[in-house]
Amino acid sequence: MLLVIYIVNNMTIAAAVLKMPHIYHKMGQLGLSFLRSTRTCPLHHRAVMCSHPSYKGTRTLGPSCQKHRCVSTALGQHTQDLTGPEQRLVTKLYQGLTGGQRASLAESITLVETQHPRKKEVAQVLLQKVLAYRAEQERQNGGQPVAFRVGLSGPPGAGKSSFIEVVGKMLTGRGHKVSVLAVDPSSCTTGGSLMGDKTRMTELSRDLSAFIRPSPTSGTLGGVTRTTNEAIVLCEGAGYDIVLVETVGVGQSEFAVADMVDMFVLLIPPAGGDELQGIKRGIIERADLVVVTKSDGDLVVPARRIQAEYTSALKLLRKQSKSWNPKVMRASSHTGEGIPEVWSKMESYRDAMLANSELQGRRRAQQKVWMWSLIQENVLRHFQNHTSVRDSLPYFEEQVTKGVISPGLAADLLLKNFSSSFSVSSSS
Ligand SMILES: Nc1nc2c(ncn2[C@@H]2O[C@H](COP(=O)(O)OP(=O)(O)OP(=O)(O)O)[C@@H](O)[C@H]2O)c(=O)[nH]1
Repeated sequence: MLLVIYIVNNMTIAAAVLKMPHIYHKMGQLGLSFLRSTRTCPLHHRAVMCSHPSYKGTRTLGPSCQKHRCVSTALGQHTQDLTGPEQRLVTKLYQGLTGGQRASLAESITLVETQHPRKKEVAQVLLQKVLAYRAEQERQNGGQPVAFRVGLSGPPGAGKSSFIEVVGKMLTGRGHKVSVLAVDPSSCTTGGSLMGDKTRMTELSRDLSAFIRPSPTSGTLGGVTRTTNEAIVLCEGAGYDIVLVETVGVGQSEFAVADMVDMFVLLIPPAGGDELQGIKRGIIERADLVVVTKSDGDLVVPARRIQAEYTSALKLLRKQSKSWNPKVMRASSHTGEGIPEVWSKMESYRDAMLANSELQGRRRAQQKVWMWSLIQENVLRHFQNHTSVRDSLPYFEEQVTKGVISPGLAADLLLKNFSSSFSVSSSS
């Protein structure tokens, strides 16, 4: 259902694309199968129904809205496209997942992580069903989200896993179901792990009310964030009311995580100078809460100092929300001191953001970011693999590194080759 909304909300783009049959055809090849399946809309017998003049600018969904019907029809067709065994797999996973079975949740996440084009389509059908199920739950919940998504980031060794373990145990003890998803940027490039190959959160991983999923060990950051977004939906469908998304403060993964959660928490160790140099100013701006970790024993004094420094620094930053001023707190996962207070601050944040619908607004904006990251990932992959580009890429890269041609000119030429291949195929 939500995907329907993303697509319909971005009808200007969809319409622009669908108006051009050759681009549309290429997008079908890109694996954007939800677009491909709109081609046989029984109402209009073609994909361009979204550009119908009477629907221009229409944003409301309902039985009289043709765009809605067409997209729904497309999704229905998508389901019908599955073979018998594929449909049985989707049904089995959906029933197991919504019944709260961890094995079904794990298998469903594996399915959305797949690189296999056909399995990807099967995964999208499952995801649609889970989205519809979750939308119904939200409707029954008075239109409010059924789960709270929290992103946690911090430099390596900041104490993230110890913190999540203690907070997670406290929450399951209070009757919550907690899932922990990881986005590890190093897994994308090296297949290794910045978050440590050691077994993390040993106690929480034995807790039947918790579900821990490490980062996929391959793929691009874009791919990993897409599957994490989808894994969040699956976890929520499986009844996990608290979803923690952990990442390490390296590269762009923190920003990606900040774009997929309701609240973004930065964990900072009580270290000074160089150790804190790696923390990007940009990410501090995104933090709704900063927690100074390891505030125990000899580390209490430096932890207090860091708390004071960050409190002053945050005052200088641009305000992100009308209803919330970011806070800086101290906690120790070893002694447990400050942990309940940190959680209660997180709850205050959620309540404040829900009260004036800011949280729902943030989620809506994130859907658009998610859609665009999907488009970027697919289009870039298609560009790189296209025959008109693939063969000449090494040559252009070499010329650019040698300084023979400028990066701008190389990009222009490659893009020109790429787009001229569309005109050739459309005119033929
Ligand atoms: N004194 C003290 N040490 C802590 C605390 N929390 C974590 N540590 C220690 O800090 C080190 C790193 O903790 P982790 O929880 O593994 O940190 P992390 O950020 O998950 O680290 P990576 O997995 O490498 O990203 C370990 O040696 C912990 O024992 C705490 O509250 N107090």
